[in-house]
Amino acid sequence: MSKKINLYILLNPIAGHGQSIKTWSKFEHLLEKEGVNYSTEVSPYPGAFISIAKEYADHAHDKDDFLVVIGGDGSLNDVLNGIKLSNYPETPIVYIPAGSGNDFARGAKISDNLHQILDALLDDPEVVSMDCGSYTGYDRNSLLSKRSYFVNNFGIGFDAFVVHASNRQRLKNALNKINVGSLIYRLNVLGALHKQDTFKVTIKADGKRYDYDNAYMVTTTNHPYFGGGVPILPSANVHDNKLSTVVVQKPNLSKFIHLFTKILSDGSQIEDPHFHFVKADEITVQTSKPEYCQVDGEDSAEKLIFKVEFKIDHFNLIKY
Ligand SMILES: Nc1ncnc2c1ncn2[C@@H]1O[C@H](COP(=O)(O)OP(=O)(O)OP(=O)(O)O)[C@@H](O)[C@H]1O
Repeated sequence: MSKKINLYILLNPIAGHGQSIKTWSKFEHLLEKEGVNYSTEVSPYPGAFISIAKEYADHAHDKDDFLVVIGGDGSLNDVLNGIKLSNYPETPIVYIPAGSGNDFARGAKISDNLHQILDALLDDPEVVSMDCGSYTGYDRNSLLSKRSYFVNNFGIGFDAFVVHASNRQRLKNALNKINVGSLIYRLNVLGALHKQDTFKVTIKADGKRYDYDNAYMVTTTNHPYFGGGVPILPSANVHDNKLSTVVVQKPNLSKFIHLFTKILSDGSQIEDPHFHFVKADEITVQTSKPEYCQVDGEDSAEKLIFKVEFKIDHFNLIKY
């Protein structure tokens, strides 16, 4: 006879263009079959998981109670930020990846096998500490003044431009319904390659200062991936207690295409003279002119000039 567990399930119905709902109906079927106690909260609006997760984690829970998130990177980000605001920021998360990009699951090697997840919960699951990034910053409009957290990356420049354009696409939701949402993303990559300007950036880490002109993309990352599986920095690792900031400079067009081909193919960009990175537990990034930023796939609605202080942080995840 399995032990008694209680699951508090947070479902983002729009994650993965509805993939999350399919995942949930399969998981619900398994829970019913095993007679597991559960309750479900469907996210009513963007960002709702922040207050919902905070409220859950404001109270101590039994070790057989589990907070389960079904969704993509944005859903996990919202839950992490809610838990970090709560009285019990060490509350562990059970994460079932069901988004479109699932970069955190890819970077942290988290399986989406529902049988495996339930078996682990019914056994005595191990809690593992995972790296995440924390950031606070100064910008004209104080949008970054409150310390917040990311599981994947905080990008300024090209990746943020693509995310901004894709999230704002008026047709996006309609197109997602007929499964061409990823086409929009690719078209926006091409558009951003052309439209993204360059800027100056200063990076400070481990007592050293690095100044770059012509920066095109400045991404502080917790693991190798961004943009739904693009390995921007293959050596980044969710267990090394470090964050990495990558700076890609824009050379002339042919060198630039060559550099992007390397990023998309074999990871050899790290030897390119226009690709730079620092790895540290605290990193400051300062930019010279207004640019978009993206945090775990959600963009700043407006362009900002940044001075952002990043610090490595951690959260608890149930291992399965
Ligand atoms: N009811 C809702 N309606 C619209 N958006 C919502 C709702 N609930 C949550 N959201 C927002 O949906 C956004 C996207 O969710 P999520 O990132 O989980 O899915 P995804 O974009 O498909 O996956 P990935 O980020 O892995 O590509 C989140 O930022 C979240 O705040």
